[in-house]
Amino acid sequence: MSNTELTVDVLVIGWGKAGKTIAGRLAGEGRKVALVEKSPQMYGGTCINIACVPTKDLIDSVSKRDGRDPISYFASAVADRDTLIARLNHAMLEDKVLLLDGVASFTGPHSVAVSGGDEEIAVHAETIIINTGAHPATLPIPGADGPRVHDSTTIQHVDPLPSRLVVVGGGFIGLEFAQMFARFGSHVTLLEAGETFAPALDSDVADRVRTMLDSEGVTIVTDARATSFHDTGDHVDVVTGGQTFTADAVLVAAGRLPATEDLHLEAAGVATDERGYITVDDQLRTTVDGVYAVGDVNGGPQFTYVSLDDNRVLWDTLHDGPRRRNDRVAVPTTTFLDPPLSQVGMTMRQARQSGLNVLVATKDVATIAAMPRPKIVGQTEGLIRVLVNADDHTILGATLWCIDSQELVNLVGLAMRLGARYETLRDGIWTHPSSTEAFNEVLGALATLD
Ligand SMILES: Cc1cc2nc3c(=O)[nH]c(=O)nc-3n(C[C@H](O)[C@H](O)[C@H](O)COP(=O)(O)OP(=O)(O)OC[C@H]3O[C@@H](n4cnc5c(N)ncnc54)[C@H](O)[C@@H]3O)c2cc1C
Ligand SMILES: NC(=O)c1ccc[n+]([C@@H]2O[C@H](COP(=O)([O-])OP(=O)(O)OC[C@H]3O[C@@H](n4cnc5c(N)ncnc54)[C@H](O)[C@@H]3O)[C@@H](O)[C@H]2O)c1
Repeated sequence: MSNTELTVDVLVIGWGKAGKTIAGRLAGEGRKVALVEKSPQMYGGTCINIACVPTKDLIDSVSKRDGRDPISYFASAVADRDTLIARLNHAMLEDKVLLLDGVASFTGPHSVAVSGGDEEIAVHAETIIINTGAHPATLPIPGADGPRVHDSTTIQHVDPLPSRLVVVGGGFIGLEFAQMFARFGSHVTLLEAGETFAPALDSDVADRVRTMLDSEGVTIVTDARATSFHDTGDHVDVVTGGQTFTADAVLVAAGRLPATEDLHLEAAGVATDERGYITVDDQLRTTVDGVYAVGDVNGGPQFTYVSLDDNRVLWDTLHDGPRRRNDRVAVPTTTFLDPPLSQVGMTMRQARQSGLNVLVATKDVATIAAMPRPKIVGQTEGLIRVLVNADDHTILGATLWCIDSQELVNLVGLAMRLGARYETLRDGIWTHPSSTEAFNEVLGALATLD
């Protein structure tokens, strides 16, 4: 093994969204920056290689299947996905940032060993930014390492398309993959350990989403915690407390855990919380001076756009700027079902519990005359709900389950952050035919929330 010493101003560990962005920015102001990534298949990070982008590409492909043979269509969709990702996955850092291939492990508070192949580089940096992301939680149950048990990465290349797929977990990943595989042609059973399906949603919305998925061939079973997998050599039996489900493949989508196992955080004195995430303050400072943690690994919401915002917060931390993590207001989410299901701020249940005087408007998408776009594109499923503070007319939250909701929710989030009165959306001049027009009509139907 050959050893090399390297001193830089800034070392970024992991090619995640926040890390690659701030690496480029810090290099741009003249700092000597190195970025270490442990896998050449992950240049550019999780989002573009194995997560947001490839999964939404597969979701887009399945929307165009149009009755074609499931197995060959799935295979061609996966090939298209691979072509797209191969085109995407080189971020333009090469000119500005020293890229190191290898696994990073702390050897002290400001020193990191980067090992790859026969080489080990000892890197010293006053500023170290940890951006190692998260990985799928494996279930501590018998058979979890069986050949037909997949995580969200390996299931994207399952071969052939499983005739019967069991999805374990009814969160973001479980829902998106369940509908996608049902549309590719699999019989899908989704097992959710909790008693309630999609508990973060208002129950009427959750019921409607469940009914839609059921009508597409996704059987949802709640109160069904997977306790073991038995591979028979021909198929796999998924056992819950009370039932057995037979499948050709299983997707485990039971959350994601921090990727800290290689880092030897104890050598630096970087503390983690009880769940294993790196402890950070409002400015993303860890327990060690000059060491910061950004993205999924710091225990914040696990979204690419939150990781991107961590880059902004950290930039301000390093430049005495004002941005803080806790200043975030109205951070929206979208589950990429068809139609997409987006949420920002309060649900109706939370609004009831808030003690505020609340107005609510809910309309089925199919009944919104001012919004012809769903009818034009042939997707009239869903509903729009907006909650308003009756006293000052500010917007408290929205559930948007409709075509284009991944865009609409950003507009509502912006209105909330600006403290806009709901009339701004109700009386806005919106292009036609667009989905935004729905606000003209839906917000004209506000009534007191009982
Ligand atoms: C299937 C799926 C779909 C998703 N869809 C969406 C979506 O639609 N929208 C959305 O906003 N979010 C989505 N997410 C979540 C999103 O992908 C993550 O929140 C985001 O990618 C996290 O980025 P990050 O900055 O934390 O780091 P990552 O992008 O995870 O990067 C971390 C990098 O660090 C490397 N690394 C780890 N340990 C070491 C080490 N010791 N040394 C060197 N390198 C190391 C890893 O190889 C990796 O490349 C999805 C996630 C999954 C799994
Ligand atoms: N569209 C998006 O923005 C998007 C898409 C995919 C993933 N993500 C991110 O990735 C994260 C991880 O997604 P996820 O779906 O794995 O996690 P999740 O936390 O969203 O959902 C996990 C679900 O699995 C259930 N579960 C856990 N153990 C189980 C068991 N043994 N049997 C049955 N059910 C079990 C949990 O009750 C929970 O409902 C998300 O929280 C999200 O932040 C975002």
